[in-house]
Amino acid sequence: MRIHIATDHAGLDFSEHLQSHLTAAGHEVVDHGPTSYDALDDYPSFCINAAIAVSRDQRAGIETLGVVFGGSGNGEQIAANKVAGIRAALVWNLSTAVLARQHNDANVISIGARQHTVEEATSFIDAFIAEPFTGEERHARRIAQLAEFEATGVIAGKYVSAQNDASADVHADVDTPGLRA
Ligand SMILES: O=C[C@H](O)[C@H](O)[C@H](O)COP(=O)(O)O
Repeated sequence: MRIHIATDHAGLDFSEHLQSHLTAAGHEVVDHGPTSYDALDDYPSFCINAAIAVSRDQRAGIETLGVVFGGSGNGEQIAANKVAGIRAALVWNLSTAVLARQHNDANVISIGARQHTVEEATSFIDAFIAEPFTGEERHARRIAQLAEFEATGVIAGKYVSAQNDASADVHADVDTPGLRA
């Protein structure tokens, strides 16, 4: 599998370990940076580039996943989720790693490198990569709703506040119905 990875200064040591680990396991690793330590670097562009590559590869039918990590994993998850088609999950134990794939078909895992030992974080990523999406209808339905909202700003048959309509004034009355048939 092709694995796109990205981090910031907080995860650079773990990145070197992870790249060796995943390559030894037979994966094709694509590193989106950073390439050297800079305590003042910024995670958004690295993680967004990894997420764009995952989204592009998936659209091309290439088997791929993304791994982003920093001090907490929070900002890295937020950055990855800005990219269309990306479902990035913040994982903090084996259960959330497995559920991110089973229920959410997450295509990016985010990890807080400062929150875990190297062995723990590596085991979460291995579990995430190994786990398939169940494909169960209820999970597929919910994922489709997220994709629909991402593409259109609405979810057919569901109430979505007009505040979330990209064409609406952000100060619109929250009671304004956003339901569309
Ligand atoms: O959510 C963001 C990540 O955890 C960053 O890795 C973290 O904020 C970096 O913190 P600092 O700049 O204090 O090393």
